[in-house]
Amino acid sequence: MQLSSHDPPSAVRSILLVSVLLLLATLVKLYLNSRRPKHFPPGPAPFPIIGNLPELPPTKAFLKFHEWGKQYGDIIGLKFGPQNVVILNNYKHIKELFDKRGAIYSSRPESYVGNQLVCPGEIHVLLIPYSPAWRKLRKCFHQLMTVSSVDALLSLQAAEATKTVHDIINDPEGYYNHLRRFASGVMLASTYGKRGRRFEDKVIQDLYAVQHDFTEVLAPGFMPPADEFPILKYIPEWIAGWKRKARAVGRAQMKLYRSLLEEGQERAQKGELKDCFLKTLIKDRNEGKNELNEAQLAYVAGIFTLRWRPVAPGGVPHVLTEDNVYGQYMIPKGTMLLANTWSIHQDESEYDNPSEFRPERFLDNKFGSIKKESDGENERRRTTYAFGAGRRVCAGQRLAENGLEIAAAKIVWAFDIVPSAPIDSSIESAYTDGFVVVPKRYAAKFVPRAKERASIVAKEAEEAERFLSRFD
Ligand code: HEM
Repeated sequence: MQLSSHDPPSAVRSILLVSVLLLLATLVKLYLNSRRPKHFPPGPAPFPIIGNLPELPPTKAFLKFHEWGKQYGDIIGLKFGPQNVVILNNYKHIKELFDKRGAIYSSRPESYVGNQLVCPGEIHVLLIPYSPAWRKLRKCFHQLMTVSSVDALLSLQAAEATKTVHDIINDPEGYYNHLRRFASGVMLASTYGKRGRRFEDKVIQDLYAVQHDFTEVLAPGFMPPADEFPILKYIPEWIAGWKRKARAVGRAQMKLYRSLLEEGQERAQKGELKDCFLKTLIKDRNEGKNELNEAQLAYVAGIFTLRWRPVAPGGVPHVLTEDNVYGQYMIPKGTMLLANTWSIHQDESEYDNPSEFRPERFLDNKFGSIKKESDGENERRRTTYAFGAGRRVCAGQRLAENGLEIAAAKIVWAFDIVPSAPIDSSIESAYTDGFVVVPKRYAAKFVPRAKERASIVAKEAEEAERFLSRFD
């Protein structure tokens, strides 16, 4: 056959043909990978290639998982593109999988955004897969946060809580920021031996800014799905603004933690650093007890502040490292599992009227559940799943619980908290979006319960100030 002058030369035709075949092969592979595996837990039918991704809301996906739970049961199988995902909406599954089979249910997703762009170099204990690097970081947390070293912070937490109550008495309108300062104040003093006196202080503002950006870029759906569709990783950075944003967030965070670390190191050299986690970290490193590099050291110290936040209702993903049979289901290696704390804590078969705020339910039953505390099924049950479970369970749980208890006790003792307008308490509208969900400012008045209580607080605040001045 004669080639016309318009026909492309054969080399070009071959390249075109190969490209078309490659594209087809990729599409077929993506299509096959987006199908549900055999014996996978029940769930909505996935779309070809993209799976269930289009059905996910841009924020608060845990609410959608809760809704699906009513339709499909308390273990749901989903497809995020080629990624297998299992949602656990009942504590029994968490107990069986995360707690009892922790050796294989404790990894994390590879997370291109988290582990390559924001925190490269295996520095973030929360994000990195189950590995020797994770073990090293986790061991360091355990060495630092023994029961006795955490409980030694009770007086600091009490002093900061008293200061917070006193600040609210003097400036009731500013209650929201006084409460937010409390957490940062405790963490700055206990970690860096440094004072965080006012919410407006630069260091507290910087901490809130980096935490906000960090949780934003890690919230599911905020960034393009580069783990599910790796081709996105190859888009050059000058075109992909999302990559530049993620790197900038990581740089800002590291800059802040490094500056706090360097400032602490300087004070340590001059012998002026008060007892704090950083002092222990530096001492342990000098004595060869921890092998963290400088970046890891800055980050470990930083995490003490980073994680001081209310509940992550959607959970933090765990990844399964080998195929596993669970009851009638087969969960393939590489599956990402989410302990959906929201559903676990809203389970009507476990709690009487779960949506009601009724602390009394915990008075004679530490689980607050309908079942008796001594019920055989409660064995190895956790009192809360807000801190996750298994080998990746929150390393700061005791510290966080101590602080919450002290602050709540002092606030409830000092104030009647009364609505100044109807209070919206709906999870959809009254709480922030993102991977960490906190209440927005609400219409409440903090009214001192009695004059005498206000004067007791004023007196205690003087003592608290004397105690806290060591961190000035
Ligand atoms: C109310 C406050 C807090 C809540 C609700 C919370 C919640 C969580 C959750 C849900 C996880 C993931 C658990 C899992 O994967 O199963 C986690 C991990 C972690 N938390 Fe917290 N946390 C809080 C405070 C803290 C504090 C104060 C610290 C440090 C002082 C801390 C340090 C960590 C660390 C290091 C991890 C990573 C564990 C790992 O992946 O090995 N957290 N936290």
